[in-house]
Amino acid sequence: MSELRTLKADLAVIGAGSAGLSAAAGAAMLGLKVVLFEKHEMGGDCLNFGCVPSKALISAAKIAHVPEEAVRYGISLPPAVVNWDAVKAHVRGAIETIAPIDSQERFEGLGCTVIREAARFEDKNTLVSDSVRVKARRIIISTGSRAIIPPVPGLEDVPYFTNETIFSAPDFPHELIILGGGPIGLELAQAFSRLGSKVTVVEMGRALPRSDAAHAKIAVDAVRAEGVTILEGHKATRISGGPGNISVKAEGPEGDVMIAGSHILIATGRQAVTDGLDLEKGGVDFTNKGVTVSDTLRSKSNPRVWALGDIAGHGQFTHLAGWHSSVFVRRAFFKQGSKASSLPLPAVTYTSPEVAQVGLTEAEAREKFGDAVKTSAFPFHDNDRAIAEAKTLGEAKLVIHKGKLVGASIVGEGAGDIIQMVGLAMSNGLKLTALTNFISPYPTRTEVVKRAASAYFTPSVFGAPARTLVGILQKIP
Ligand SMILES: Cc1cc2nc3c(=O)[nH]c(=O)nc-3n(C[C@H](O)[C@H](O)[C@H](O)COP(=O)(O)OP(=O)(O)OC[C@H]3O[C@@H](n4cnc5c(N)ncnc54)[C@H](O)[C@@H]3O)c2cc1C
Ligand SMILES: NC(=O)c1ccc[n+]([C@@H]2O[C@H](COP(=O)([O-])OP(=O)(O)OC[C@H]3O[C@@H](n4cnc5c(N)ncnc54)[C@H](O)[C@@H]3O)[C@@H](O)[C@H]2O)c1
Repeated sequence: MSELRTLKADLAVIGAGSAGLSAAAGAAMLGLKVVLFEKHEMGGDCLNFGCVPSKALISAAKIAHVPEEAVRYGISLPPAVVNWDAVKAHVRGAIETIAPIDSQERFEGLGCTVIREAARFEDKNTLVSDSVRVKARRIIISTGSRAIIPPVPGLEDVPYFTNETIFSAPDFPHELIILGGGPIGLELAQAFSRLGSKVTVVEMGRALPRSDAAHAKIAVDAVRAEGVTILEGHKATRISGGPGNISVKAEGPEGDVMIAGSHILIATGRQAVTDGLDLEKGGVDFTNKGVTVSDTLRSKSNPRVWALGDIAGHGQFTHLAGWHSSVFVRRAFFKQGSKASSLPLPAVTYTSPEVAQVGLTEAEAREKFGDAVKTSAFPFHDNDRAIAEAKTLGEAKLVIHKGKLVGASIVGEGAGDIIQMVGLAMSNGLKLTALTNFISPYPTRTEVVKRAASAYFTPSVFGAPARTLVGILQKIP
């Protein structure tokens, strides 16, 4: 160990994914000395094996689906011919276009020392890797998460994909079984189906379990209508077969079913990456959900240490990792009091239709506030733009407690974009009336938010007291 190069740093960051990179960039731009460790790819999961390749694949799949949609508009197109190698090249192209922003060169240019090795704790304020020892005033753990491989008998003996391998699959998976019906499972089920795969999803509970139940059902039924088999309430009990020939036995409400496919993708959730970090030596408490932190994202057992992104155990989203980095920079360097939970969290599943959420779902709000919760919804089938585009599936639903917005769920085309205005209103403490008190351009899909908010006030604006008042006011010349 004595031959290790020793560095001193204001901040040492373990993991150059969405969380670690944003925090490192913020600290370096403030003139602080930053050492950044990354043992695999710069950019982490989001860039290499997550958001970017999945959204690139979804975009290719949307194009492949155009001939089927075109019929509705009186246009007939020949069926799409999918070239898997070319689709993969498109996915790689998206990654390569974004990669320079996350690159070692860019971060060295910002003044960071980038060490492409695995880091581990030596003591409470020291990290070591193969070539360096870093004594740091503050340490960020941003090591992310990886796919959980469930203990289904036989799984270890068959070849399977995870998010790390599916986007570069050598052969197109013609019959794809997907274990898990969360966002990863559903997004990729629809994408591979549209590209020509026969897809079966095996989900032990309900698909999209964290989304508003009614909205999840709308999206799940839409994916089913495109030909994907989605078996909810089915638990895989045995997996067998070999390359190109996989069988899954699943226990469902009506007994066992057998599913056959050429390939299988595991999308049964994520586990925090804490292994190899020697967290005990750093005095950092953790569980299988990640590092044990308070709402300030500081380790409860070692206040020098912060945990940001997936490893903080508060959710797994790139925008959450970005927010965590912002909380860190504000608290650590500007002594401001932001907390991880200071702002409502949005979440979007990029199926067609998209399923979007910000703040509490109706069910979560009812659990928290009881029957005082009210909802106000507006369907896309009454939205003129949706009608003109023949894409009327879905609705916007506002969740309201004592006249205050506590959440919103939207399912439909463009839901992820539309929900942002509700997030803006909630994050800035705007009143519900703010969502009615602006001119919304016609015809836009986002009008559904204004209409849902207006619907909440309709009884008071057009009710009997208002009519009486207007009657009186009419007498004034
Ligand atoms: C298929 C898929 C699709 C997704 N789609 C979306 C989406 O559309 N929108 C969204 O918001 N989120 C999405 N996510 C989630 C998003 O990718 C993660 O929330 C995000 O990447 C978390 O960032 P992070 O920095 O916490 O971790 P990561 O991005 O996982 O980065 C952690 C980094 O730490 C490194 N590391 C680990 N241990 C060490 C060590 N000891 N030393 C050095 N380096 C180490 C790893 O190699 C990795 O590069 C998706 C995820 C998947 C899997
Ligand atoms: N659009 C997005 O923002 C996006 C997209 C993909 C992933 N992500 C993030 O990544 C996280 C992980 O996604 P995910 O879909 O892997 O996990 P998830 O935890 O959201 O869903 C996993 C699903 O697998 C099911 N499951 C678990 N074990 C099973 C078994 N043995 N047999 C059958 N079903 C089983 C669970 O019931 C659950 O519904 C998400 O929660 C999200 O935070 C975000």
